[in-house]
Amino acid sequence: MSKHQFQTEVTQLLDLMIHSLYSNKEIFLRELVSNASDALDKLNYLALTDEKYKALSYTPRVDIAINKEAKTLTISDSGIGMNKEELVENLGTIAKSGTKSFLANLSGDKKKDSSLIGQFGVGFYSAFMVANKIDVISRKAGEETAYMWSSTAGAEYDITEVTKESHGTSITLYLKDDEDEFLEFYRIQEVIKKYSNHIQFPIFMDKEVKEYDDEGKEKSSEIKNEQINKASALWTVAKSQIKPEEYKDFYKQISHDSTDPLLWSHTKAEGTFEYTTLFYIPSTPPMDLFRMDYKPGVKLYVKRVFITDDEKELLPTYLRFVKGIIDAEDLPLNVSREILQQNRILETIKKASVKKILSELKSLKEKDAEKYLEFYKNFGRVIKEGLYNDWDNKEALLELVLFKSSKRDGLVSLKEYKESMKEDQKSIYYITGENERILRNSPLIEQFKAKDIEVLLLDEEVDAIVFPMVGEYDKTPIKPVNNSDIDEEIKEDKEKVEEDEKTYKEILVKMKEILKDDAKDVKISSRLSDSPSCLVYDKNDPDFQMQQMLKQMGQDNLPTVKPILEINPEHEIFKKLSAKSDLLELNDVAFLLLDQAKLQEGMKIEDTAAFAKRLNKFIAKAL
Ligand SMILES: Nc1ncnc2c1ncn2[C@@H]1O[C@H](COP(=O)(O)OP(=O)(O)OP(=O)(O)O)[C@@H](O)[C@H]1O
Repeated sequence: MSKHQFQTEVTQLLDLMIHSLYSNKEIFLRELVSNASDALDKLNYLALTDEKYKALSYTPRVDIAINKEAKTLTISDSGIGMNKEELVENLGTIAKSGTKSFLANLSGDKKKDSSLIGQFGVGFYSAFMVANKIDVISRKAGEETAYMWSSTAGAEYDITEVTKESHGTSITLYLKDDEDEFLEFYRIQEVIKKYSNHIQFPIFMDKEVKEYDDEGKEKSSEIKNEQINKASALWTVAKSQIKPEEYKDFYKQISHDSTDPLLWSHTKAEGTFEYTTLFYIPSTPPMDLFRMDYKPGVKLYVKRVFITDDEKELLPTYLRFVKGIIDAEDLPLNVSREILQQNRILETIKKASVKKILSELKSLKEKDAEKYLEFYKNFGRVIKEGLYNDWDNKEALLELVLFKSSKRDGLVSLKEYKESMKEDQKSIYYITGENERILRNSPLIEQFKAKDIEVLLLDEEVDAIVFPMVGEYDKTPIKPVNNSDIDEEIKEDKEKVEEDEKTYKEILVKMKEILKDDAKDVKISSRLSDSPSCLVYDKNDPDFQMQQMLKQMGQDNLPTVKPILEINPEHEIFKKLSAKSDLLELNDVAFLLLDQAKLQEGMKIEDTAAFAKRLNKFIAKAL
């Protein structure tokens, strides 16, 4: 026997499990059966594709046994099994991404923490909610030695060499005193039917069948080994035959999420290629949604044989929250990873799947705005990533994005925006920035507000990088308000601007010279009403937000892009400046106007000491 230490995260999890107050403890059975089913899937695949395993003769099945005297429940499978190293690796450590953040979220309040279990899905370890000791006896297919892993959920576990007749895994739970319900055939059958009815493999269990005479006296009693699940892959069943509850339970089985999915879409395609897809949109975001090492949610099957659940290319990255299965009829069973990634059939399935998922989301948006908002709150940011890298589906994705608006509360879609555009409005306008408050008060949208033109407020990081690339929606250009062109679009009185340019020519030329190192140009603005100045960008230049994002993405050697300073000719400062006979203070005024415009955009000013000095000079003068 050898003793091993659990990884710290496992000890923390086990402690949580053993003291759990989670009300839905029955899910432990779903987790163990799902692991058994995965183990059978893996062996089935190897038996079909790998010479080493082709000679194995075995019946894929799961067996559940109850021992009322010993108070144990045993779940066995004839799957791939684990050797000693794998027992240590799989049941002594956690590789799952998001575990650290899950554990960091624990509050110490048992009740609250227990309810997090359902969201996180802790797999095998959930069995410690009902058992205070677990023995796992496993023999890896193709190997001779079997091992027993045994733990009472302390800091250590034991591994002992044992004998086991055939390959597979057998997990025995020593149930806690108050968990007797899991010693009842009908209770186990109920849980299995609920969560595991449609795993592909049969689950068997002994049932005591009694016969009674006419007077109700027990005549005979016999133990029958019965199959207690349907063992038909749910996606192969006709849609009309599947109840909503069955769809939901299947989702829970494959996703380890205990909340119901938001929606699902089940499709059988029979064109050039034959395949079935069953996709789910979760109602809560997975913990690893924003991690590079997220676990893909879609499993690939070929003619009902499981191939992989670790292929990120099955759907585009921005649909990484989608769970489900793809079952293809026309792929060879021994597809390698490289083949998978360039396979024409899979590419066709992927394309059609993306279209299907996006159209399901669009119809949810049209039919049930409230539910869609729930979806958007969780996954909107990820959907926006699609606009950056899925050019083919740009139109469909633009139907899904929602925005804050300068004119209304809540979120607005581009369709709604367009419907309420002013008659002579040429473009859809947006502003990007760090937060909603800065955007709502930005000088850049003053004239838009005055003219009652709606501006979309984009305050998420991805916006700055995504929206400049979008270009147009339904033939209407989409433009940032800090684009130097916009002035042309919203100014009403061209003559007035020309006049102002003449009036302020001297000031403009001088300011341009003063600010030559910091601003590309100094111009008269039509977009300001209250503020004296603002910053805009040439239409081909990246704006400040975009520059920030590019830097964050590792592009350090970007050339410095200078903004254009626009000034408000109606502002008192310019009226007073132009009335002056000398322009001695213009140097300070120019820098103050540039610096305050920077601050209002959420930018930093480089020389804060000079800024303060100038400001104080003017304050002292004004007092
Ligand atoms: N019955 C089994 N047969 C073979 N391997 C198993 C079995 N049960 C568990 N394992 C191995 O132990 C690993 C850990 O199982 P666990 O249930 O904790 O997580 P998981 O199944 O990988 O993740 P999740 O449950 O979140 O999908 C599995 O990935 C698998 O490799």
